[in-house]
Amino acid sequence: MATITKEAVLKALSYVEEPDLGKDLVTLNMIEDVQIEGRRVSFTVVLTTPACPLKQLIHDACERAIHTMVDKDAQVVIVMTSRVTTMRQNRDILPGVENIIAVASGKGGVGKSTVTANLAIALAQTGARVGLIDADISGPSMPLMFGQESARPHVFQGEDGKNRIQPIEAHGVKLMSIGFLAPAESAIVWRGPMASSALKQFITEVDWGELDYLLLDMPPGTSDIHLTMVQTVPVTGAVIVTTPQKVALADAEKGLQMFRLPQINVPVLGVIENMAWFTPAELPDNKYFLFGEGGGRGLAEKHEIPLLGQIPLVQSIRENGDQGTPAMLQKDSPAAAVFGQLAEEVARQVSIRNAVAPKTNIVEMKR
Ligand SMILES: Nc1ncnc2c1ncn2[C@@H]1O[C@H](COP(=O)(O)OP(=O)(O)OP(=O)(O)O)[C@@H](O)[C@H]1O
Repeated sequence: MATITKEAVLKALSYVEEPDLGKDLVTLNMIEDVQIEGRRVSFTVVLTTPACPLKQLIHDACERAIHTMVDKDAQVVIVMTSRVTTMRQNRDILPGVENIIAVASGKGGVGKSTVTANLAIALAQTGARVGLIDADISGPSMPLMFGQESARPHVFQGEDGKNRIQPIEAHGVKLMSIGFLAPAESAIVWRGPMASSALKQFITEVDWGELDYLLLDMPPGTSDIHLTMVQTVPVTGAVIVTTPQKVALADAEKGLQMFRLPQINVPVLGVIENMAWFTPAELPDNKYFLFGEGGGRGLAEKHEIPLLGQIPLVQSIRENGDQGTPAMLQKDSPAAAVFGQLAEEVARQVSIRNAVAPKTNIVEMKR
């Protein structure tokens, strides 16, 4: 029986392709720590995200490659791990943050905050380090959704003598909301410049530490706040939340086009269709298309971007949100499964974007 060599193992693995990135695992530097002891072959596959939906597929392809090209009787031990990819280079701001994802909608009330909260928790549950900035000055709902309405972030002095703000941590996510600065029932109206400067503080003065994904829950529509955000941070990509309803779709399209303006130029990672259909708890297999059918898919197809997920309208999603325990926390529920899949799809598109698209810079605007 021929001796198994490291070269033979790497050669076999160089035939295994990462389907999304279109290159083989060896070229992508995804194989580490190859060890051979007799007929036992072990190595580590470093995925681009812990939320990789192709984890099992890649694992099985590696095993097959060793059995067909190296030794059909080899004992193959594969450790699947991840190192989240990034395109960020000059890190004057948010130095420990790998990817920044803006969640936007055209119209208000389409469930953008609900989707963002569950997406953040779902990503964190895969093992990713996740932060969330609630930039929705029109109605900051994250304190309520995370059950943190009375929380007030702690301010401390950093090593440089400057004040730093400690984000609130809930359900595995680091959180900052404009709602923490003023109680929900107060009559403060966040005017543009005041809101912009508060949001800038969230980016420059909050002690975010190291994060794989920082989600930005944007206000609905297109506004100065959107400009502030893209001017302050290099956004990796945007996702657009819409319902299938015509009026929502028309506004979502405007939102999408805003990110594509040459002076903004943030890649749109895809569309999330919320309230895609209604499913009553007692008839879990029934779908009622209350707001029309296929609108999110149509929008995605028109703009040649992925449909990242379809979230049904389910009473428990609203109830869980109102109780401060988002649906994603209800293990084994159908809603949690849907948000889990959504997280995988968003993480996957971030990895693809990092592998193929040009860098996004902070937008410089002349005003
Ligand atoms: N898939 C869903 N199923 C059931 N209820 C939902 C779903 N998505 C959102 N909701 C409910 O719809 C209402 C609006 O949702 P949410 O506050 O997330 O919208 P939004 O787009 O962030 O609103 P705004 O832009 O005005 O802040 C909330 O009561 C929420 O619980």
